[in-house]
Amino acid sequence: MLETLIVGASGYTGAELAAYLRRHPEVNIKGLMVSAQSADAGKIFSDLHPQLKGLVDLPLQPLTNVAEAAKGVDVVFLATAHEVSHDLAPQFLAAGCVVFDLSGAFRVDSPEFYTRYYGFTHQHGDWLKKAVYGLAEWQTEKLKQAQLVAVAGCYPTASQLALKPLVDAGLLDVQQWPVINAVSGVSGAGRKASMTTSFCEVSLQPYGVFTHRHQPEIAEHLGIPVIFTPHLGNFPRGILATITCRLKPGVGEEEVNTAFYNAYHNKPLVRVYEKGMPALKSVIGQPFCDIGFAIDGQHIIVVSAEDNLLKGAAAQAVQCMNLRFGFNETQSLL
Ligand SMILES: NC(=O)C1=CN([C@@H]2O[C@H](COP(=O)(O)OP(=O)(O)OC[C@H]3O[C@@H](n4cnc5c(N)ncnc54)[C@H](OP(=O)(O)O)[C@@H]3O)[C@@H](O)[C@H]2O)C=CC1
Ligand SMILES: CC(=O)N[C@@H](CCC(=O)OP(=O)(O)O)C(=O)O
Repeated sequence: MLETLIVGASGYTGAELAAYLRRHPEVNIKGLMVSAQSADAGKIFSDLHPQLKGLVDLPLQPLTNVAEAAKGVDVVFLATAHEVSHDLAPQFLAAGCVVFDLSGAFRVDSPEFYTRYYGFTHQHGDWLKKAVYGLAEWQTEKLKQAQLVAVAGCYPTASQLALKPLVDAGLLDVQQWPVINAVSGVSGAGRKASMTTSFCEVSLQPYGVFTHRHQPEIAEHLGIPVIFTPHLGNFPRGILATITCRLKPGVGEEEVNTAFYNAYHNKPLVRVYEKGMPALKSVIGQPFCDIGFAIDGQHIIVVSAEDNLLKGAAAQAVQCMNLRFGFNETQSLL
């Protein structure tokens, strides 16, 4: 039985982690943590997240001393902001825990990237090198040895799962950079109140144009440049990415079908459509990323859909844990 901690359990992805882990037969939730200053410290988790009433009724504990909190713990999930994960992960790793970090703090092996896109100085270049990028379908072998898993970002998961089969099979004319337009629900911004995510402020709007940190995360792990434009939509959860690219001359439906089949025929959490396009309603509350595509001459449009809190965060983190410890990949997810 793995003893686990969820740090950031009052937040959206922390709550989804608790929902999965409570029904995992190989896992015990040892503690649900919030910050030392949290107004929620001492409250009962399920009073904040009543969907889990009677199922997870543990108290939210303030994280005051990492060494103390790590005692007897095998696995830690960090569902915390990037800077918080940056500080906490090395401490839990030093205490011998395996860490699954849902933030972006260890996803790209370049301290300069963090200065430029995250606005803080990265102090843990050693862990940046050792971290395994948690895009589960593509890192299965590396995950088996990982001490620190940097679970892939929500938009990067939807984008890369759609593009990687085509890139790796050499089917794209990469002179034309793939253009990724993605829309996210508001839960992507976390549970904390802010003016931009306030009910009456949200409609449908692009943001972070040419500057969003997920553009270099996607490009780095895909190995080719991309243009990425995120949009905030007025719905609670889900990401839909519409990706336009150019195929090499002579590449058609058969080659594209083969590439997707080879990539995902034995990957239970990616569903490739034979016809039609994915919709958010098919993935909300589900751990899947759904993918569809259409071809017109050399043009291809690939569409991917996921629940940002699940395949974009908590479900993928649990999937990575399952792969890391040799459990069934979809244990407690389906
Ligand atoms: N939301 C999404 O769709 C996705 C989020 N992510 C990433 O996952 C992480 C969590 O996101 P999300 O769940 O949305 O965030 P939330 O804002 O909903 O939750 C963050 C949690 O962290 C807690 N927290 C803050 N500081 C500390 C601290 N020092 N020690 C312990 N706990 C702390 C907060 O509680 P309190 O302040 O009360 O202590 C809160 O419970 C982020 O890094 C995010 O970028 C990744 C993919 C998708
Ligand atoms: C709608 C919204 O604000 N989305 C967030 C991305 C989600 C997230 O938390 O980012 P990571 O996946 O990198 O952790 C944003 O654009 O910053």
